[in-house]
Amino acid sequence: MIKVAPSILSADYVNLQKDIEKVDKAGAEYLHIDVMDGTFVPSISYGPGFVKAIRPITNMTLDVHLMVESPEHILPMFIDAGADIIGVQVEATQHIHRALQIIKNGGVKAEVVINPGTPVAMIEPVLHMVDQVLVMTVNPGFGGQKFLPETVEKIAQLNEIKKQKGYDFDIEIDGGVNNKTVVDCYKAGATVAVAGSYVFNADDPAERVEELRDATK
Ligand SMILES: O=C(CO)[C@@H](O)[C@H](O)COP(=O)(O)O
Ligand SMILES: [Co+2]
Repeated sequence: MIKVAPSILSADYVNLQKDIEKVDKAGAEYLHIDVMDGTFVPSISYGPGFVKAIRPITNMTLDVHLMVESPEHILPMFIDAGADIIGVQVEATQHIHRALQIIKNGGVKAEVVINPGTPVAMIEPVLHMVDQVLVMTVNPGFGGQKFLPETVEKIAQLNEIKKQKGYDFDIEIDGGVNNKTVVDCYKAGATVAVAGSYVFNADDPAERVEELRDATK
């Protein structure tokens, strides 16, 4: 069964605490927080103060996805804010190894993220040091986009490397995930599913968390 990471990008910001409680009660393992800088991606979302405000209201794993140019400069702020996992996009830094080192040295789980147009080979040199790999299944920047099926092959490639080398990182998917698209990803080796609009644009977010689980039983 896949772990579920509701993305609060699609939550109701005016009633954010209530939305977080709904997915927390439904047993979602992670809470996915999308940080966007208006440069690496066109949108701007939230910063470390937002993560800090959420930290005391839930025990869910705070899974922070940085869509930020040169993230190494701001990593300490997110570590201090109480993130449990911090993901950096390999395309956003000339120093992916250093960025992952900073995260790990801060006592936080380190994640490397790849865009749909980025091959797995780009991240092979750092796979030994990560706790999680995020395979973007849409181009980053917005919620509610359509899942790109060509990304499933990369999940399978990563799973193969994981088995061959004896690594134990999680493989997370993000973008256009619903109870249909999650199935092939799970079969290819995905262990964590981020879902924003599918969970929060529904009358009952808790039911949607359950549906993602049921689809991968
Ligand atoms: O990182 C991103 C978007 O860049 C995501 O985490 C979105 O929040 C996913 O939204 P849905 O595609 O599930 O609606
Ligand atoms: Co994300």
